[in-house]
Amino acid sequence: MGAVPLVPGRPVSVATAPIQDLPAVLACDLVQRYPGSTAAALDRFSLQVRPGEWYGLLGVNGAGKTTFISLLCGLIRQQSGSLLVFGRKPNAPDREVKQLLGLVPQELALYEPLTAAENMRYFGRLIGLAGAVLKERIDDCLTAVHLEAVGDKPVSTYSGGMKRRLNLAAGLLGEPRLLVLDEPTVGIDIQSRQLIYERLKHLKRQGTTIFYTTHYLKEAQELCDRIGIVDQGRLVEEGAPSSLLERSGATSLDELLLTHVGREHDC
Ligand SMILES: Nc1ncnc2c1ncn2[C@@H]1O[C@H](COP(=O)(O)OP(=O)(O)OP(=O)(O)O)[C@@H](O)[C@H]1O
Repeated sequence: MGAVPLVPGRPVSVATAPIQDLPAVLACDLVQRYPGSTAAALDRFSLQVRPGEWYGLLGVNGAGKTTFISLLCGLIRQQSGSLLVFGRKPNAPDREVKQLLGLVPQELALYEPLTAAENMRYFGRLIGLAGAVLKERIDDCLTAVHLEAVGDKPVSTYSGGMKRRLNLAAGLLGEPRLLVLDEPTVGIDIQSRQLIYERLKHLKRQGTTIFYTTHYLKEAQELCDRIGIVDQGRLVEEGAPSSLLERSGATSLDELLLTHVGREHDC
C-alpha cells in the first residue's frame, strides 16, 4: 500500500504506521451515481477525518450523506475516486477494515421476534466474536445503553427509543476504532437521545473516532469537533462549528445550512 498524507508534507506508510497516525477517513473525488439517475448522489466529494475526532456530516434530505456512509462501510460498490479507512480500502477482501469499523445504520437492523441478547449474539458472531468474549461484550454493550435489565425480552416489546439504543449497542460490539452513525437519534425522545450522546462522549474520551449524520443541528454544534456540509453530493463547507459560524456570519447551523441549499429542497 502507498503513503497516506495525514499532515501535508509528512506522508506515512500504511504498512508500518500505527492506526492512530493514519487518517480515520480519507475520501478524494468520489463520484457516485445510482442506476437511472441523472444527478450524481456524490459529486467529486472529498473529506478527511482525523483519528479521535467527532465529525458531523450535515445536509438536507437527499444531499448524499447515506450514500457516503454506504461507501465508507463497503456496502455499495465504489464507482470513482478513492476512499480509505485508516489506510485500508472499505471493500478490501481481507475484511481487515471490518474490525476497525462499527456501523449504526439509519434503518433499525434488528430481528423483532428475538430478544436483545439474541440479536447481539447474532451480530457478534457475524464479526467473529464467540464464547466468553462474546458474552462479555454483549453484557458490556447492553449495560452501556442501559438495557441490561431487559436483555432477555423480545425486541418487539421495546419502545422506539429502546430499539435505537439496542441498534447503537450492536454497533459497539466489536469495539470499533471508527464508529459510523447515520442519524442515530432520529425520532426518539430527549431522554434516550441524551443517553446515546453520553455514551458517544464516553467513547470519544476513550479515543474512538465518531462520524455521524444528524438533522439535530444544535446538538451537532455542541458535540462535533468539525462539521462538513454536503449539498447535492458536494462538500460545500467544513470546519469547527464556531469557526464556521464566525466565518459565515450565520447565527446557527440551521441558518448556515439553509444558505447552502437550493430552495427546492425540503429539510
Ligand atoms: N438506492 C437508490 N437508488 C436511486 N437513487 C438513490 C438511492 N439511494 C439514494 N438515492 C438518491 O441519491 C441521492 C442521495 O441520497 P442519500 O440517501 O445519500 O441522501 P441523504 O443525505 O442521506 O438523505 P436523508 O437525510 O434523507 O437520509 C438522493 O437524490 C437520493 O434520491
